[in-house]
Amino acid sequence: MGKVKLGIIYYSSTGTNYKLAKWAEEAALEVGAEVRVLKVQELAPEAAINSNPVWKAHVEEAKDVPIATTDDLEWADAIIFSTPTRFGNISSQMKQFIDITGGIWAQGKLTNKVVSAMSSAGNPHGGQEATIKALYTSMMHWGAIIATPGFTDRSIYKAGGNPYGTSVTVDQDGKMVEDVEDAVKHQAKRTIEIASWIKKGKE
Ligand SMILES: Cc1cc2nc3c(=O)[nH]c(=O)nc-3n(C[C@H](O)[C@H](O)[C@H](O)COP(=O)(O)O)c2cc1C
Repeated sequence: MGKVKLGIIYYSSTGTNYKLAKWAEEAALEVGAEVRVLKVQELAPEAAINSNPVWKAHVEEAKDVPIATTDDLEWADAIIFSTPTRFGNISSQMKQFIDITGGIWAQGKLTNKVVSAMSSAGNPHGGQEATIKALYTSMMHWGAIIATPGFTDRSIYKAGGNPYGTSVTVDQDGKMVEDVEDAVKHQAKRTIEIASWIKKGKE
């Protein structure tokens, strides 16, 4: 069996979900997956980005990260999505990416992709779980296989105990409140493990 191909597709304005994506990448490489970290297309006007120095700095930080395309979804055995909450829902940038998958969805190319999701919010109960579940709704329409962390590892409790997917609170200074690094890494490894079972079964 070849390596599991993992796409880590995220949106981030101020760097949190980018950091979650990078931790997931680290863990995935550790277990021998082939990994692509990809951002979705930014849709916000330049003026909005420039009005927030933290956002502007993050755009610069991630300038070399490739933009996700539907070819990346076709390539991947598994995909981990990461998006900040926007009023309890996924960011419009991530939604726009999902909305361009109609073509490959119609060709059945999203069937049996193993997917998992992460999120962040400004408040501990600010919509993380709802955001992850909103993303999973679209995944159900894809015919994807949703790999949730559940309570399968101690790291999930340390991270605040979100069984839907790792999520984190970001304080006023942009710092992560909970210690989620190990939970992200566990989620990434678990997603790859489940994808490897599916991949093996297809051979
Ligand atoms: C338009 C908008 C709506 C938001 N809605 C919420 C919300 O409902 N609850 C919450 O806790 N945080 C909310 N936030 C805060 C973001 O979720 C937070 O800035 C984000 O998780 C940080 O992730 P990032 O650094 O990857 O951009 C909102 C932010 C924006 C810009």
